[in-house]
Order: sequence, then structure tokens, then C-alpha cells
Amino acid sequence: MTGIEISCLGYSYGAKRALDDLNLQVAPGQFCALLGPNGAGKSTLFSLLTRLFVAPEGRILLAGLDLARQPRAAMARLGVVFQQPTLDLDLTVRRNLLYFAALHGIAGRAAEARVTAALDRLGMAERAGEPVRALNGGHRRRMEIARALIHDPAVLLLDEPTVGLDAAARVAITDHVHDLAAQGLTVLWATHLTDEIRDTDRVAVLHRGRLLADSTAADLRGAQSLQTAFLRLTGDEP
Ligand SMILES: Nc1ncnc2c1ncn2[C@@H]1O[C@H](COP(=O)(O)OP(=O)(O)OP(=O)(O)O)[C@@H](O)[C@H]1O
Repeated sequence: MTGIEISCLGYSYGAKRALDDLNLQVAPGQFCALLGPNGAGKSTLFSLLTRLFVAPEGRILLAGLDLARQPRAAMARLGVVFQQPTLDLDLTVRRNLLYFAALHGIAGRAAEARVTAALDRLGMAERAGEPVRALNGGHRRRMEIARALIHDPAVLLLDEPTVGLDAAARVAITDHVHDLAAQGLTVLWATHLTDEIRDTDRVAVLHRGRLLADSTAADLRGAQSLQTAFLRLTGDEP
């Protein structure tokens, strides 16, 4: 069973074709970077994967469940970290996570255990009693990821999760998410920053709604830097 299976996916905004015949499969435990310049279609794809938009063409399976036919079951297997933070700044870290657990129907001891496990996974246990307002940007992002894992999803989507973070926080977040993939989580990480991608990562390059490449970063870049390979591929060389 694949973590994410996208077949023949298409989407248009009126006459504007945003995604065209997209096919992508991400295996459990794989870290797949969805690399694309502005306007490539990354947000549109995420909107379809999270059911903000209903896919008019093609098919999406999450953890083997069809998003159109079994939307609730499929969505229950999905964790999402959106670009815009949505934490309650005045609640503590733990309270924020408990609230989110409750939204998933998880309460009492089970919720406490899930929150503790999620904070441990992201190295945030010692921050549990602090209000989110007191955390720096990097720790807030880690918390967003912990929150996305509360209901124990099989698939984690992250939409440019390092936007606005300093270099150290970006490294910490990318390391944490690679660790999660190594533990079996299927990860789709949308970015336009090539330095977040490791040679062993899978890279799907999206450009003008089409998949231009799909291979490991090492194969994609060959002897050049990933940045150069990416700019050559998308025709955006300086
Ligand atoms: N509501 C809309 N109406 C018309 N065109 C749209 C709309 N939303 C997006 N588009 C167009 O669809 C294409 C894909 O946009 P999308 O936002 O998915 O790209 P993206 O890869 O997420 O870009 P960015 O990195 O800038 O967020 C772009 O050409 C964009 O201009």
C-alpha cells in the first residue's frame, strides 16, 4: 500500500490550468520534496489533498483510502502543517494540543498520552507548560508539526513549513521531519528551497502544473548543485 497515490490529477481555475495530468506515488516512510517555483501548482495540489477543493479530475488515495469515496476515513489518516500558523498564542503548548486532540474525538488519558508522545517526538516535552506566545518561531513550527501528528496519521503534508524561520530552526525542523519519515511516516514537503532537500530524498519537481522530474535528489542534480539543476529544469536560469 502506498502512503500517497495521485493519478491523472487535474485542476483549472476558469481558463487557467493549474495542474495537468499529475501522477505521483509516495511510499510509506518516504520523504518526498515537492519542489516548485512560485505558481507551480503546489498550493493547488495541497488544496486537493486536504479536500479544500474537490478533485474534478483524477484520483487521490491516502494510506490506500480514496479521498473522493471514503473522505472521512482518508482524512483521518492525514496530518497537515499549513503555511499560516493557527495556534492559540495564549494557551499553553499542552492545552493547544489537547484542544486539537478533542477535535479528533480523542479525550482524557488517551489525549494526554498522545500529546506527551507528540511533544516527545518533536523534542518539545520541556515546553509543554509554556504559553505558545513565549516560544520562538522554530519551536512554534515544531508544535504545529506535533499537533499534526496527534491523531497518529500515516501521511504528513507540509506546505513550505520553514517560511520565516532562521537557519538553525530550518535545519532543526527539516531534521525532525526526516526522522519522522525514517520512523515510517509518509511525508510530502512542499518547498522552493533546495537546501532543505537531502541527496537521498525523493524530489518531485512541479512546474506550471506539470511534473518535470521525479527521482532522488542525487540523480536529479548529478554533478551540479540541486539549485542549478532545478533552475535549468524550470528554465529559470539567471
Ligand atoms: N484562485 C485562482 N484563480 C486563478 N488562478 C489561480 C488561482 N489560484 C492560483 N491560480 C494560478 O494557478 C497556478 C498555480 O498556483 P498555486 O498557488 O497552486 O502555485 P504555488 O506553487 O503554490 O505557488 P506559490 O509558491 O507562489 O504559492 C498559478 O499560475 C496561479 O496564478
